[in-house]
Amino acid sequence: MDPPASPLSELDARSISAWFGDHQVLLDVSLTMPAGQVTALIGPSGCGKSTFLRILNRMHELVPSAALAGEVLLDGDDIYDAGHRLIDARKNIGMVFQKPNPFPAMSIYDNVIAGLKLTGKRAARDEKDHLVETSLQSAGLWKEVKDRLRAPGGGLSGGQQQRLCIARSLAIKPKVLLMDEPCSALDPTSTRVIEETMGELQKELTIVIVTHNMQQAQRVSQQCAFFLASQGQPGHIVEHGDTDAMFDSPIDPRTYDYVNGRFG
Ligand SMILES: Nc1ncnc2c1ncn2[C@@H]1O[C@H](COP(=O)(O)OP(=O)(O)OP(=O)(O)O)[C@@H](O)[C@H]1O
Repeated sequence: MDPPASPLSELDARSISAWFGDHQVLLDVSLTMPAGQVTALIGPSGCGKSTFLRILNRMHELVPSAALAGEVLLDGDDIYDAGHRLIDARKNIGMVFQKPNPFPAMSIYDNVIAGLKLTGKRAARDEKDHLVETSLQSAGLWKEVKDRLRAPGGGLSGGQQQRLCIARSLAIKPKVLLMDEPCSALDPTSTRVIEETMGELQKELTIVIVTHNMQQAQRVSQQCAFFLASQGQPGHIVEHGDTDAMFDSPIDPRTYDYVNGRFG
């Protein structure tokens, strides 16, 4: 595996508030997502976890009615600064979605390098071959597909498709990988493979995952943040910190109830 191009990166969200039209969905959310760690975002449906995640790589602004306040610092640099291009935020901060979304008719090989084409980067053939191999290895898929790289991505199983999407994100060499419920459409075996892959990936990059699965949050993350939007109020963080402490000895009784499955 190639060594990381740069030291691992920290993502720091400061005083994030977000709206869809008049509807405020996040209020003053601050969270540091440490370099080389997995941070899990947990909380009941509708409390703004996915919105927060989309703010972290400037996808929120694609929604016409969306607005936001606050800063997202990648290694101390605000990705929303006027001098920064949207494309740079997307390159540095990759995203994997709930439903695997490879280009189904495109080959496995071309799926992996699809992001390169989008960013306009040119690469020689052997450079692409190397990138495809290392990205698929990092995503834990290489052994399963190395003899059928020209087969369509849509022919893979759901779990393999999700790992293909991870490989596609990795090929752009992001510093941070955002994962929005990446295993919710997968069976337990595929879920376990993705979780193991995350453990390897965090040696190379910083990961933020939204999950509804408390066991998964405990298995994969070192940091955890509990979001809540109580009684029509905007979503906010009730408590965050070390994952073991959040599950074993949470400070707020609402965190205790949530991680023990008592509501939400
Ligand atoms: N594109 C949108 N337009 C308008 N409102 C939206 C949009 N996306 C999300 N919302 C609203 O923002 C709030 C937060 O939604 P969000 O999807 O971020 O929550 P979540 O915690 O990720 O929920 P879930 O766990 O169900 O995915 C909800 O009230 C939702 O209805």
